[in-house]
Amino acid sequence: MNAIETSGLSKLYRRGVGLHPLSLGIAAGEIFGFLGPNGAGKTTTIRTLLGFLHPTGGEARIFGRDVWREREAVHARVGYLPGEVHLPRDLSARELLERCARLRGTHDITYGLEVARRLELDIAPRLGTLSKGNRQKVGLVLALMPRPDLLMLDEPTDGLDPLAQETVLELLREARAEGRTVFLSSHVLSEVERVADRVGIIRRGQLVRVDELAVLTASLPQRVQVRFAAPPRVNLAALPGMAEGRTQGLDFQGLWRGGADALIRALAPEPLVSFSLVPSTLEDAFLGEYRLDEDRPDSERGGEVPHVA
Ligand SMILES: Nc1ncnc2c1ncn2[C@@H]1O[C@H](COP(=O)(O)OP(=O)(O)OP(=O)(O)O)[C@@H](O)[C@H]1O
Repeated sequence: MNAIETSGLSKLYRRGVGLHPLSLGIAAGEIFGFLGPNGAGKTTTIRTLLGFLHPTGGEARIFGRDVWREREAVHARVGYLPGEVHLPRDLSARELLERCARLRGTHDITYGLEVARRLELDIAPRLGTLSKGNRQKVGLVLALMPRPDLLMLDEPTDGLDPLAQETVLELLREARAEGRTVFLSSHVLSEVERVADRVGIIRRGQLVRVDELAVLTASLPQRVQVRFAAPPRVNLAALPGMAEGRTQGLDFQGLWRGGADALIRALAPEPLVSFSLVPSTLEDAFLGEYRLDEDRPDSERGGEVPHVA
């Protein structure tokens, strides 16, 4: 059974579409990176998936339970970090952890204390006095403490310093190693790239691409840069597989689709000063989706909604 399964799930706001029909399956034990720019629909998707917003159409199940009709049963298995963390001002983080644990029928806050220590969060001061970054850390501790089967995290590293960001990614990898599932919404490409097994790209409320991270990056061209020692005989721009080739004096750059060996063979007879072939990043994939989008007229934007098993 998938951790998350949606079928035609959609959310229409009075002022427009928040989420186009979404059909998506997320396997238990995977980290799913959910990428999109501001206003793309990430928060709408998460809130609809958790039954905080009533879907306009379709349905969603988390561990087989309907997210709207069986909200309580769903929430018992989910740790949620909202995009904006609101906390009671007069409690300390420790008191809040104790309260949340009691609500779940336990006094055990051991893991919460461990996460707080690793994030270097002081749990003694009143929450009302905390900085934005520290409030975010409290939100993370609350989401992670019960070691839920599913973590739904809306921009989890927002406002954190680089060290704490690194710790969050480590905690997510550990959750996956324990068989737990992570839905990681973000616009920070580099962090998604470092932890996600699969990535979905959302744009204007529509899921435009879903792929394994490795497939996504392997399907992209690699950047080639060559500096020749003397005017070359080979015309790199004319090689099948080369795109956007540009020559300036003895320098060449372009985008290469294909194996490195074919390119190296073509360059073998030439005297070179330097050569580099750089694999594409998720950023390239992401920006590629947007470039594609900008190239098309409005009427053609959108297209099919992929169903992913
Ligand atoms: N309560 C609401 N009523 C009407 N429209 C809304 C509401 N909430 C969000 N929207 C609209 O739905 C679209 C998606 O917004 P959403 O907050 O889900 O995007 P997001 O990807 O989470 O963005 P961000 O990264 O800025 O948080 C936006 O156009 C937004 O203006």
